[in-house]
Amino acid sequence: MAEFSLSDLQKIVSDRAHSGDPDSWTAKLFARGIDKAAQKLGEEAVETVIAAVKGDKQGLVSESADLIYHWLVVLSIAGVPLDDVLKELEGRTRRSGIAEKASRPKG
Ligand SMILES: N=c1c2ncn([C@@H]3O[C@H](COP(=O)(O)OP(=O)(O)OP(=O)(O)O)[C@@H](O)[C@H]3O)c2ncn1[C@@H]1O[C@H](COP(=O)(O)O)[C@@H](O)[C@H]1O
Repeated sequence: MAEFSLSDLQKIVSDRAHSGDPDSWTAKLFARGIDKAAQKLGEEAVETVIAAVKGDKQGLVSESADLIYHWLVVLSIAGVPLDDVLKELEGRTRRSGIAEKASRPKG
């Protein structure tokens, strides 16, 4: 299991966004705004789909990483906390009862 979470990456995105570092891609995306960041997110989504349908597992790993990073940038520029998305997913899981079923002892 990787010792790196979406929250870790989200913190890095927040820090780098306003770093003023001319080499920071994150800072560049923030400076260019939501349209450019959303465009990049769309491109990475398409590249992820292409890797998936080609059966390119290593490409799928790499494109998924690009996709998730750009998704977090878009959330951050839009002012939507990652936690809101996680809570939405948590709520859906609760409503479906899947979490309870998975934790119930079998037999
Ligand atoms: N995970 C990523 C990440 N994934 C992809 N990218 C960048 O996303 C960019 C997109 O690449 P593309 O080839 O699609 O785009 P491009 O041709 O460079 O740009 P355009 O011509 O489309 O404008 C590249 O510059 C990648 O380096 C990322 N940049 C940063 N991170 C994370 O953010 C952290 C901070 O990065 P900086 O902000 O650059 O310091 C890093 O340590 C990483 O953890």
